[in-house]
Amino acid sequence: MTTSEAVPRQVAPSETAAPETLLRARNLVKEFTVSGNGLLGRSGRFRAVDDVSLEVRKGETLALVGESGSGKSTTARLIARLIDTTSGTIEFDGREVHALTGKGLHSFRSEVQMVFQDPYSSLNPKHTVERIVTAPLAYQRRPIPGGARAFTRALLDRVGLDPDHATRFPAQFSGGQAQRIGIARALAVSPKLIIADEAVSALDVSVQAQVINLLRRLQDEEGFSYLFIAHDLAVVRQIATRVAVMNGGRIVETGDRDSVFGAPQDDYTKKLLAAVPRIRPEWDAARRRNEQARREREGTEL
Ligand SMILES: Nc1ncnc2c1ncn2[C@@H]1O[C@H](COP(=O)(O)OP(=O)(O)OP(=O)(O)O)[C@@H](O)[C@H]1O
Repeated sequence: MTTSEAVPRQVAPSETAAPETLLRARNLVKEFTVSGNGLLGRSGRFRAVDDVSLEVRKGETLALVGESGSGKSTTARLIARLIDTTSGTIEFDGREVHALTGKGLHSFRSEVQMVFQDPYSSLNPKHTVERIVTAPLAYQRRPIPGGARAFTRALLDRVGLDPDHATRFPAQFSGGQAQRIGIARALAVSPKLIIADEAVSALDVSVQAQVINLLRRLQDEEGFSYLFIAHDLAVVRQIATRVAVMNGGRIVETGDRDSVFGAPQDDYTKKLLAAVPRIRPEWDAARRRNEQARREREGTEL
């Protein structure tokens, strides 16, 4: 018997282990103070995110679904540290995100990128595409590999846009093309997680399918993870690895895509799956009102 026969075969961790966790949020709570004119017409604390725990694994797409106002965007904004938690913890690639400050927070910001619903309001209309897509590197004070023009051309090519359009402005692009610019900007710093907050919701169905294909291809190439927020379950079905369902600030069900769609356990999930075609227009209207209110409250460009 040779030595190699005597020793049991070593199984590489990647052959057996479940995918590693990239992000783990535990018991997240976010309360907002609302004025007398605000929600419910009275002052007080409003709990938009209520004890949310979730995990995003390396290389996967976790879809966060739920109707308008269920707390999806607030959860995303907590995870990206755009707003602070009321309580709870967020661990990202071995670091406690909620505790990051200074350089640590600065570097975290390049590892998590966001793509928003409305490409036109999330891209500065006065900046060229080149300035927009290199902005995350400028923010990080990182050199631009190969120079800004060559770097931009290569990125545009990767997202299916004409490299010669680096000097154009956002208004010169269609909605789908503008969203590709937002995706190129996110890619510029090679993030580990991209949070896509209703990133294809504003697009026509055929354009939506193209952008979803692009998102999937880029993930295959780069291996990053998505936290994919969407109210449209048909879209979620095309892209999700796992699904978390939110209702009233809480996660009511989490599971693999096929089990959540095929055999939902929670009553709310069942209703959500059954009701989609009927209530989608109402959701769209509610979502627009919600987004508008958030912008007015925060005076942001999001
Ligand atoms: N800054 C804020 N101040 C007060 N209330 C807020 C604030 N941001 C969000 N909310 C409220 O928190 C709740 C959850 O909002 P959120 O935007 O997270 O929901 P959502 O599921 O993402 O919905 P949508 O799809 O419409 O964006 C809503 O009732 C919203 O009005």
